[in-house]
Amino acid sequence: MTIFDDITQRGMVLLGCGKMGSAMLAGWLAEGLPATSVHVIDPKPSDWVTGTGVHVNAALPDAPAVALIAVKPQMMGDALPALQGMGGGGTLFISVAAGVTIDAYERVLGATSPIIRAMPNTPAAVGQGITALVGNGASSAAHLDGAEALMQAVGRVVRLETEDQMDAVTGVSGSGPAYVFHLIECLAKAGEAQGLPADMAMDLAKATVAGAGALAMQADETPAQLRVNVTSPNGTTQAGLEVLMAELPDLIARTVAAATDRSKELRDG
Ligand SMILES: NC(=O)C1=CN([C@@H]2O[C@H](COP(=O)(O)OP(=O)(O)OC[C@H]3O[C@@H](n4cnc5c(N)ncnc54)[C@H](O)[C@@H]3O)[C@@H](O)[C@H]2O)C=CC1
Ligand SMILES: O=C(O)[C@@H]1CCC=N1
Repeated sequence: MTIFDDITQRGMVLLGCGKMGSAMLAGWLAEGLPATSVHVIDPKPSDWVTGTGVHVNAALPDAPAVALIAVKPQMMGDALPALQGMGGGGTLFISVAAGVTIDAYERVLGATSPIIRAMPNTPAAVGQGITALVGNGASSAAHLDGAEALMQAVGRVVRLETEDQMDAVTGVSGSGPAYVFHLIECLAKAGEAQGLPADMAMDLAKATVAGAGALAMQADETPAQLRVNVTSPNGTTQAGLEVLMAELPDLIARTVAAATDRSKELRDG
């Protein structure tokens, strides 16, 4: 039986359905998960969530196949007790919260409950996410395979060797879409500054980032070689890169370090 069959039969509880919960839910519904198998707990559900046909703040199944935790780390103390008492029937707990450790979940849900930490990102909404997974001692190979299948429905999955790696993953791919969106904003603004109409500059910026991302994923060459392929000797790209490469490596290193450090700070609290 697949994890989707199991969820269809026993249900899934989604604790918190804001931006990340909704991104995953949109991806799963698009993949054919029946809305009626999903039970959202959220004090402020969006109109979109309510309109999907999922159960919202209604009676919960006793032993859902999956209970997925997608509240902010700061809300965890208030929210998590709603899941206490679940799990006797083999519920798999999956949390996408930044910084909150497996140990913290085990203290509330019990160390014998299978608990998997996952770090997805919002491109899951269009099936283009990437998620890193790591499980607790009670997570069997089947539990990890189930979580992987669930997250693969909305993108790719990597498995971590240690939970410690989750902070750096959060700094790179969890937060990463925001860095790329900001790059798009900057590229569009720069195009405007060079005389392009705003709409056209934004269109060019979005298509360039999307196209370069697709090429980087599909090409046999490394991103470094793909960069060289654009760069004619003494041409326009070289002139641009001389400015960018003087600043960007250090800027990105500091950006990812700051996000990783913040993930460490969020631990248990
Ligand atoms: N937004 C992103 O790109 C990503 C977020 N995450 C993680 O996902 C989690 C949620 O983040 P977002 O969706 O961005 O935040 P959000 O603020 O959009 O969503 C959180 C939701 O939790 C609800 N909530 C608050 N108290 C609650 C309670 N007691 N019980 C149930 N629901 C409650 C809120 O009403 C809200 O809809 C965070 O832990 C974050 O670290 C992980 C990867 C990426
Ligand atoms: O900003 C945050 O804390 C969350 C975790 C990764 C992306 N958003």
